[in-house]
Amino acid sequence: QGDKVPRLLLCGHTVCHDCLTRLPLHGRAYRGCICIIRCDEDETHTTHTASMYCTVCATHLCAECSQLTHSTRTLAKHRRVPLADKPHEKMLCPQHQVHAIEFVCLEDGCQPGPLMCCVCKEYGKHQGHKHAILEAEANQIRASILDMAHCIRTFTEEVSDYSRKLVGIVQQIEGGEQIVEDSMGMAHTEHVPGTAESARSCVRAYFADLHETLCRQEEMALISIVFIRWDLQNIKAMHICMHIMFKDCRALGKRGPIIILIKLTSPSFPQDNRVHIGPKMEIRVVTLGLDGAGKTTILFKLKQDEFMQPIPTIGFNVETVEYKNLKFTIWDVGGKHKLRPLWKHYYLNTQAVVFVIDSCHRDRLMESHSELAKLLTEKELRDALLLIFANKQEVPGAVSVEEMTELLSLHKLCCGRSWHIQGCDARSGMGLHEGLDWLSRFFHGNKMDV
Ligand SMILES: Nc1nc2c(ncn2[C@@H]2O[C@H](COP(=O)(O)OP(=O)(O)OP(=O)(O)O)[C@@H](O)[C@H]2O)c(=O)[nH]1
Ligand SMILES: [Mg+2]
Repeated sequence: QGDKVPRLLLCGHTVCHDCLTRLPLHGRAYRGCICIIRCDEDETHTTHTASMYCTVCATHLCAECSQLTHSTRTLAKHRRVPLADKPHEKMLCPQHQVHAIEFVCLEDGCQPGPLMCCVCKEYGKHQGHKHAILEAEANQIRASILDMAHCIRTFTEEVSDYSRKLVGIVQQIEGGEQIVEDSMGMAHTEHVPGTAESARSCVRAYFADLHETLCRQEEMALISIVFIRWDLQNIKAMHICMHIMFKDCRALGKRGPIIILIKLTSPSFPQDNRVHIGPKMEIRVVTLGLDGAGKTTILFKLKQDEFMQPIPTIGFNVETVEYKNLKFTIWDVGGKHKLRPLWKHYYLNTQAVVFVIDSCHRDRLMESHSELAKLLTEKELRDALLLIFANKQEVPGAVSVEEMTELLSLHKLCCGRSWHIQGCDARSGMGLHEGLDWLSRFFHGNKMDV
């Protein structure tokens, strides 16, 4: 019962059902053992084992019966082959069971059942259809399968090649154990750091530094608020005293000197709503201009008084520069074409625009002109001073200040606003302080007018 039920095979072996289902169907063992074929002439006799096949009678014969049955003149002509060379039996047509399937129909509509015999082809459902010989079609399919197998093998080799390379790259990035030889020639494993690890430590160091700087700036900002409050309270107290004195002096008819004192001790509230106490006034400046004009070079030169080869600015740089009792906070914004739409975010409360032009690039003057013209229409920059630096003046053939004024029609373009053009060389610093002088003259003048 069940899987263990014994089965008797033709060869005489007894095998249980379970083992029988696990026997290989096409192995040597099967052919050599189970597939012993009896002679068709004498099936009862166990010694008659077929060794030949008559292709005409389609019978299996042992050597003895082959000799006996095919000894007549006609039968002796029958082709008999060893059993191993017996031709495959052809599949019979399910419609016409005496005919073998020999053709394959190539019509699209017949693809679900394309096999046919000669009757199907000539008179049956495939009559008049395009067709091919089954064997030829099978050979073609076999060849294409071999081709595909070859492609798959090549592809697999390529994939393993890539995967080997990837493993190498991953190891390079992530690092790992590597066998290295020491000075004595002894091999030992060593941990080699990957590029990701060093990149990570660079990022960590950078942000630690940034964090420290921000903390310092936060502390300074908090301290300065305390000072400002303290100053304001003192000034307020002084102011009240002055008013009391003023009342007393008025009674005595001496107003003039007291009014000056009150003005001097009054805090000024300029457009940026920042309190400017004491002699230092803070000015917000934005440096604009085409890429490569020299904005960052100017900023670094003013800040550190030394030439540093800059890299193109992607965001912005900001520095404070103290000059003649003025404290300029200078915002240097990248001038690349795709960054120019971001300029507008720096306009609010800007008191002066420094527009830098590369004097040795004549072919970009019109581009500078159009950017400057756009700036001058901005509402937020309506009251800002305009200082134009004609930079790189030391380069032979550079456009002079006069020629630039002419070429850019500056008198017309900047009509109605406070502007000044200054030739300069940001590398040596020539002309930069003259530009700041013009700004400071203006702001000092303004302060006196408060
Ligand atoms: N000969 C000469 N070269 C200068 C001068 N000023 C700047 N340069 C060079 O011009 C190039 C561009 O300078 P940057 O300061 O980066 O220009 P930028 O206006 O900040 O450019 P972006 O950041 O791209 O907007 C650099 O190679 C500078 O060394 C100058 O006065 N004379
Ligand atoms: Mg720059």
